[in-house]
Amino acid sequence: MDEFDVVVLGAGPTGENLADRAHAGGLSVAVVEDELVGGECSYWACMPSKALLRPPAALANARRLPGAREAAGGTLDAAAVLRRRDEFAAHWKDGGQVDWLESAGLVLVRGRGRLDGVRRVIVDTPDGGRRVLTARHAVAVCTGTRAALPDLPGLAEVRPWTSREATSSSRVPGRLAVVGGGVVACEMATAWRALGSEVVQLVRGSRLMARMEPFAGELVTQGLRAAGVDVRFGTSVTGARRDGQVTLTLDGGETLTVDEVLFATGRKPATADLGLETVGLNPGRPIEVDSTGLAAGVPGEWLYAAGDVNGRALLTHQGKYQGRIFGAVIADRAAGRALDTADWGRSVATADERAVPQVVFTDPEAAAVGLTLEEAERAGHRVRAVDYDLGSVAGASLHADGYLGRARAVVDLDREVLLGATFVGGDVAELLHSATIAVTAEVPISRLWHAVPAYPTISEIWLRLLETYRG
Ligand SMILES: Cc1cc2nc3c(=O)[nH]c(=O)nc-3n(C[C@H](O)[C@H](O)[C@H](O)COP(=O)(O)OP(=O)(O)OC[C@H]3O[C@@H](n4cnc5c(N)ncnc54)[C@H](O)[C@@H]3O)c2cc1C
Ligand SMILES: NC(=O)c1ccc[n+]([C@@H]2O[C@H](COP(=O)([O-])OP(=O)(O)OC[C@H]3O[C@@H](n4cnc5c(N)ncnc54)[C@H](O)[C@@H]3O)[C@@H](O)[C@H]2O)c1
Repeated sequence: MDEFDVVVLGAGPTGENLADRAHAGGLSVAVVEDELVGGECSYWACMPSKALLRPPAALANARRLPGAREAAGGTLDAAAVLRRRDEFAAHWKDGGQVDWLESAGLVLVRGRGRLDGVRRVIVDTPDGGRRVLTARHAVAVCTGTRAALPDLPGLAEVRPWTSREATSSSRVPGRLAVVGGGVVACEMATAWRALGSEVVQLVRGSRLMARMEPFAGELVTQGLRAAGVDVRFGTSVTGARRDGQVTLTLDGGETLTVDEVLFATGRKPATADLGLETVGLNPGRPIEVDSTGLAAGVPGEWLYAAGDVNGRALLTHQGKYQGRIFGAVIADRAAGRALDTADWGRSVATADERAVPQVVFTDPEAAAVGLTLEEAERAGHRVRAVDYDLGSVAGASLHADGYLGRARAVVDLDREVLLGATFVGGDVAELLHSATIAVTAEVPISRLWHAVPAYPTISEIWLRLLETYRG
């Protein structure tokens, strides 16, 4: 039997960070990984998807500038884009990350882990063997999510693309149907259209990216349509079959024939076969945690869950943030050190509730942090939304002819601080962290007034929003 202070299940970005912080706090840590060290993000999500999206974005930007446009008249070299993507996915080999993990003093245990009662983990190893690990202090579940597919007749036989195939395919399908209106669907419709596929996006609801401000989905719809994506709202798939090509049946009764279909219909937590029942939790459900990462309903302060698997915010940077905080909490509890659980304290992941940033790498990009107007009102805040046309800011109009964009700040009228901000437009991604700092630090509007944006940058949107607010 192997004994460690901490056993971490899953070596995605969350598990890596949590393990590192717990080890830095003086604990011995084993990390159990079933596939590749680095997780979904490194090989089938953030990195390869952004590598697919970046060259089309650079080309589209050049084409918006007379002078540059003439030099950027050719078509995208899809093969070169895919080769660069392969580099960013490290050719689906995890040697680099294994080296980091071991150099950080962590012990990698290859295999599929599952809980077996209190502080006990069973690992089915790749050679068909079995290892039993016990944890002196904590087990942290960081197993992430998997693509969720609807229960449709014929779907299994069709072998649809999920986010994995959409980020790793080395073939550009002639015709691609994308089912879903969320982030994966919008980004992958953008990427594969730019790589040369004819893309139809089938959206069950009436808008894209429904968790963001409504104008984000509207502008992204405009962008997708301008790029040639056939975006169809109010359309559900009712059946599918493959005979070489894929034929989808739609709820209106018509059919659609394509070469591949991507189902980007959300995620499910990777908890179905994790032995959760042995510790009194429900398999297949997200593991709910308190703000120090402890699993709700499990006595003894030993079971933690971090990252996608706890459902708090399905984003790499939030998983890493939780990993850093919960890893330190585990070390503090083990050493008997007091925790700091006040809002924004060292031991709690307060940003998960107040200031989650996200960038959607579509064209235009959509970047948001904190609460939307609707969320702020629903939470009972007295708020005002301040809107501004981003294209009319000098820096934006210089950035690209016909710059399409919009920004919104959600101001808490009682405290005169920002609760949220959204920017939609070309290259707004790098603008977001200024808003994240303003929301996190609760910088008063009166002080933001003194934060002078350099002229002529897109950041001047800050001044325009503040002027609009002050009238
Ligand atoms: C297409 C796509 C694009 C995305 N783009 C972005 C982006 O641009 N920015 C962003 O912030 N987020 C993005 N995300 C979300 C991001 O990928 C996740 O939030 C992130 O990967 C979560 O990290 P994690 O460590 O919690 O889980 P994961 O990355 O899923 O890692 C979990 C690890 O646990 C392992 N594991 C699971 N079960 C077991 C077990 N029983 N035993 C041993 N090991 C196990 C898995 O093999 C995996 O390595 C994207 C997601 C998708 C699908
Ligand atoms: N750039 C980024 O930050 C980035 C990129 C990709 C993914 N992510 C993260 O990954 C997570 C997963 O993204 P996602 O797009 O898979 O999920 P999502 O929950 O954002 O979107 C799922 C979409 O599928 C639709 N849907 C669900 N079931 C359906 C069905 N049966 N038929 C038709 N449509 C259906 C939903 O209405 C929604 O439009 C997100 O929460 C996001 O945070 C982030």
